Amino acid sequence: MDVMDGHFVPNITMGAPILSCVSKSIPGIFMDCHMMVAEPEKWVGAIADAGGSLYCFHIEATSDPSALIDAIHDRGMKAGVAVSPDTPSSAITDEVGEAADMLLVMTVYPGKGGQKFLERCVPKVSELRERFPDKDIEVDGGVGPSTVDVCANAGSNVIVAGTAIFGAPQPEQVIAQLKASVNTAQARRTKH
Ligand SMILES: O=C(CO)[C@@H](O)[C@H](O)COP(=O)(O)O
Repeated sequence: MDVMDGHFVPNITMGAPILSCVSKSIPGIFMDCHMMVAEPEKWVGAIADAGGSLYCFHIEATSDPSALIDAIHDRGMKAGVAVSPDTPSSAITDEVGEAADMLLVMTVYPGKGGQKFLERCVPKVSELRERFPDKDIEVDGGVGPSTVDVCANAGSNVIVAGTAIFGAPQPEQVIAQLKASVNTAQARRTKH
C-alpha cells in the first residue's frame, strides 16, 4: 500500500490486465506502478493503456532515463525513478531528478515482500531530499510502524508498506500511524 497525498494505492504484483480491471472497478484510483523489470521502455504503453497513473522504473535498468521520462510523460503518466539498495543516490543525476515526479529509495532488494528493512539505505533519502526539496520521495521495503519515522524524518513523504498493513490485525490503525509519521515530519520540515 502506498500512502501518497492521502491516496492509498495497492502494492500488489500485477500486470496490465489486472491494472485495467482495477481502474475500471475503482474509477479515479491513483495507480503507482513500480516496474521492477528489465527494459522498462517496453511497458510504458501497456501500463498507460491500463490506467497507470505513475510509472516508476529502475535507474539500473535503462541507459537513457531522460528519454524514458519523456515517454512516460507523453503517455500522461507521472514518472518515478527508483534506486536499488546497492545503487548510490548520485546515480540519479540532477537532470533526471528534476525531470522526474517521484524518486524511490528501495529499502529492500527488489523481488518480494516481507524482507528486513535496510536502514543503511536511509541516508539516500536525506541526500535526495536535500537535492530535490519539492519532489515526492518514496521508500519501499520493510516499512512499518517501527521503521517509518526514520524514513519520514529523512524526508520521505510517500510510504510503501505491504506486510505491515496486510499482516496487521487492524490495518487501518497501521495506515493511520504511517500517515501521522509522515505528516508530523513534513510539518516539522515546513516550519524550518
Ligand atoms: O515489491 C517489493 C519488493 O520487491 C516491495 O514493494 C515489497 O513488496 C513491500 O512489501 P513489504 O516489505 O512492506 O512487506
